[in-house]
Amino acid sequence: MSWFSRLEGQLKVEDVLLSSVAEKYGTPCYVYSRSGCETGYNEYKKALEWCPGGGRVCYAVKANSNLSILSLLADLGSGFEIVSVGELERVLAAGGEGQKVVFCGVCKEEHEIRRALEVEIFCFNVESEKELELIQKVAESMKKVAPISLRVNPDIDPRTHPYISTGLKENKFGIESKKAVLVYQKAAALPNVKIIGIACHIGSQILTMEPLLEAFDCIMGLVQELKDLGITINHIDIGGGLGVQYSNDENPPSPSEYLSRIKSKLLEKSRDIPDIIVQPGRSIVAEAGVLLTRVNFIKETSNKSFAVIDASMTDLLRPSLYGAYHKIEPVDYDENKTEIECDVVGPVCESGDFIGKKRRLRIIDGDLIVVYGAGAYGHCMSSNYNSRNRPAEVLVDGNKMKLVRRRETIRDQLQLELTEFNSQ
Ligand SMILES: Cc1ncc(COP(=O)(O)O)c(C=O)c1O
Ligand SMILES: N[C@@H](CCCC[NH3+])C(=O)O
Repeated sequence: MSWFSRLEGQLKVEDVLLSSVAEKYGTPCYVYSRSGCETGYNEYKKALEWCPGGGRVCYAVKANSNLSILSLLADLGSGFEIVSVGELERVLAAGGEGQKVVFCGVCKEEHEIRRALEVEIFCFNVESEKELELIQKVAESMKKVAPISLRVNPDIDPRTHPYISTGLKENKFGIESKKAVLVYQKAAALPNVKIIGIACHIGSQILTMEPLLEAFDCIMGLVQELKDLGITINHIDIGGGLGVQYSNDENPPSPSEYLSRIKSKLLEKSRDIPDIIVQPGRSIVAEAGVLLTRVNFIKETSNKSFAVIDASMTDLLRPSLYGAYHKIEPVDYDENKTEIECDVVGPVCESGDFIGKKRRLRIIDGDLIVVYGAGAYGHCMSSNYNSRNRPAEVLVDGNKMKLVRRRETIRDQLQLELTEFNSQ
């Protein structure tokens, strides 16, 4: 992660000291590197250059939906993968093109389908027959034709945390592979939908290529079956899911390693290759962001020590929700400080409110620390539990820093609520 480095022990993001970010914007605070996000996107773009259609990167908005992040990706030419009309409005507000949007998710509501058709999105990834019927109905009422792919569930174990596995038969996602051909035939007979592709996404934080390649084999088999039936597939959407290195023992494949295997598989089969779409989220932004937080104090008990910080599970949920590991370091490294072993915990009233367990850190009361790998599924999963304000977000570009979302205030929270008296 070349965008994070140390200058005489002091941690910088690009050319900005993290201590100066804390001084200017306070803590807790998410800090993102522009060059980190750009590198993440460009790796995919480059890895798809061999595609006859140029390939498409549709960044998964759910990973980090801050408008400035979406806007910088839109400027690079990125498409977007969305799962709600809210995400679509964010893409449009950030200057993204509706025509580069792929709409996924198990339940797209009528109003969402209507809006997506209005802005002429690139493709609906359909996850059930009922959804297909609804898309037909809405498109017909608008006298439009909806471009679609079916999202296939291949029943393959992605070997990740069970909560983020999406391609097993017990998961709610997609259409069973054995039923896919029948549903395609049904779609082919509908006047207001047009089949353009096929899609698959088997999970997130995937660390080995085998399940991804196995899923791809299943999809290629279906593409052939469909071809034999006269149904043409213009693109294969292979989803997202590539993992990142949260801890030293994780070694995810790079986008170029993964996509060169996809390329070989396609070329083995035929010369007539469909375009490839990828929908990465985490592998573009996770490593470009940190959560910057302050140690309020070290609490010693006869059993262990706790570093009680000003961030909590409401700011970064992943450790509490998945037992996820995120590397933690002091912002200013000082060898003269004694190393302590501690649980890094927040102030929320839950024993599950921790960011790290049994960490060895050279820290004292008042020190700043960073939590790495927080650019994806960080701020976007934050909440107001315990009436805590969501943290600020800052984007760094070279030696410049910019507030891209201000810290919430209690007034922000209260203004959405009505008391019995003033509600009339
Ligand atoms: C349909 C779909 N596409 C893309 C993604 C992005 O996944 P990741 O952030 O693991 O790349 C997800 C989330 O898992 C998803 O559900
Ligand atoms: N929220 C998850 C990823 C979800 C992927 C969405 N399909 C995480 O933090 O790892």
